[in-house]
Parts: sequence; structure tokens; C-alpha cells
Amino acid sequence: MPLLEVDHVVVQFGGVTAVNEACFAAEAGRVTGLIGPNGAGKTTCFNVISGLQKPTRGAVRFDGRKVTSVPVHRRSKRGMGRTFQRLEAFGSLSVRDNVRVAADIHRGVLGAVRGLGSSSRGGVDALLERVGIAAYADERADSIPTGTARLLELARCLAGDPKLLLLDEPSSGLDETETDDFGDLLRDLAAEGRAILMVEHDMDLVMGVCDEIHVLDFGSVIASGTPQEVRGDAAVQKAYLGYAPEDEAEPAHVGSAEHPAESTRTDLPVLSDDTTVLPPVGAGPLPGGAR
Ligand SMILES: Nc1ncnc2c1ncn2[C@@H]1O[C@H](COP(=O)(O)OP(=O)(O)OP(=O)(O)O)[C@@H](O)[C@H]1O
Repeated sequence: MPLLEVDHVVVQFGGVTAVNEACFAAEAGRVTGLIGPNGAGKTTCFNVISGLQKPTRGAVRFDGRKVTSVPVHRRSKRGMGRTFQRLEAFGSLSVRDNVRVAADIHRGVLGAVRGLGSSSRGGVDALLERVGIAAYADERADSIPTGTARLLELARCLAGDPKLLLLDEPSSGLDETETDDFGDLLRDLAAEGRAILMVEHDMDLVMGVCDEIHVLDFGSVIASGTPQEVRGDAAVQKAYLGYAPEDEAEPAHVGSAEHPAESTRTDLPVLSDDTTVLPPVGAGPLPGGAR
């Protein structure tokens, strides 16, 4: 049984269906990608999974139990960890203290009552070393580069020793070398038995580290499979490129009465006739820009 199951989840905001009967899973020991163009519903799915957003319909199961109505902090206690697109660290604290606080919060009142004391400096420093930011341990969190701050987010998340890691665009702000190291770290974390579910626009990273990828478009899962399978999927190509390369002609506009927003995809790349599928590994981020 997968560690996480999203079962026919629907989220409606007034007249907007942000998530539409989405079904997907994330398994322990695997890195799973959740991708899709901007506005596809990825963040809303993460909010449903972590408990920030109540679904209109559908269910979330985690570690064998239904958690659809379980509040955020209890999901966290059960082993869900999440990083956000927006950085959440305490700016005036040092990098080390940010991780220490996260560990203390996770251990909570019970840990203090049982006399477990504060999180050990050695344990916190080992975590900083692991994510590659030990050199910044004594720096204020608001003085470090964005990429480092993302890694701090990950360290704060790992301080809770989560079974499931929900990572929202974790590589933004990392340079190429840092992204490679980050990919290795994700593989290591999965090899320890954690499930990793990642929303990410950098297709190099997604295609390089994910065991499985789910693709959302207009709130629906339009494809699930290995990176290879997803890369070759016509519906995925259409969602990202506006048309599938095997279409006889590129449509003049790709909007519809059902999805009028599609007609505003002005960010589509200029494609030559022989452009095939998704950008090749090495081509950087997908055109996941604003619709
Ligand atoms: N609180 C809200 N109220 C109304 N509409 C919302 C709300 N949150 C999201 N939406 C809409 O739901 C849809 C899905 O948004 P969501 O942020 O989940 O997409 P996304 O795939 O995460 O996009 P991005 O890649 O830009 O972060 C969009 O049409 C968005 O405008």
C-alpha cells in the first residue's frame, strides 16, 4: 500500500475547479514528481495533502489511515513534512537555531516534560552538514542566499524526521552544481525509506531523480508513469506545448469554452517543426510559466 494516497480529490473555489477528481500516490522509498503548467492545481493538492485545504470531495490516506479531516499539526506528528515555495525560516535567528527550533517544535511539550532537553547541537549540525549548508550555521537566516535558504527549509523539515516529504519547488534558487547535489540528497533520503513528493519546474531534476511522475492539467491527472513514459505522452506534450508534435498543424489558439484560460498561454515557447516532446534533459525548466 502506498504511504500516501490522494483519492478522487476535488477542490472548488467558487466557480473554479482547482483540483478535479485527482487520484495519485507516493510510495515509501521513491521520489515522486507532481508537475504541470502554472495554475494546474499542484499547490492546491499539496494543501489538501498537508491539511491546509479541505477538499470539496475525495479523501487523503496516509500511512494506512484516512487523514482527510485531520488537522495540519497532527499530520505533521504522524510523519508528514512540508516545505513551501515561500520561505518560512525565522530571519533573525541563525541557520543552526532555525533547525534547532524546528526540532524542538516537533518534539513538543511531551519531549520537554519527559526531560529530553533541547535538540543536541551535534544532531542539528549533522543535519546542516547533510543538506550542504554547514558553512552557514552561524549566519542569520535572512542573510543567506535564496538557494541556501531553500536547503535550510529542507533541514528544518528533516528535523521532524518525516516519513513523507512534500517539497514545493525545492530547487529554485539553486545553481547547477547545487541542484545536482540536491538530486543526490533526494535519492539518499528516499533510499532511507522516506516517500518524497515534489512539485518542481526544473525538468532536469524531475526527469533525473523521480521514479514516478504525475502530471496535472486544469486540476486533473492527465498522465502518470516513469519519466520516460511521461515524456512521451501526447496529452502531456499538449498540456505543456499547447499542441502535440504529431498534430498536423499547431492550432491558432488553444483555448476552449471549457478552459478559456488556456487561450492566455502567451508563454509558450517558439518551437521549430522538429521539436519533440518535452525539452530534453539538460534543457532546464519547462515552460511552466503563467497561463
Ligand atoms: N484560494 C483560492 N481562491 C480561488 N482560486 C484559487 C485559490 N487557490 C488557487 N486558486 C486557483 O486554482 C487553480 C490552481 O491553482 P494552484 O496554485 O493550485 O496551481 P499550481 O499548479 O500550484 O500553480 P503554480 O505552478 O503557478 O504554483 C488556479 O486557477 C488558481 O487561480
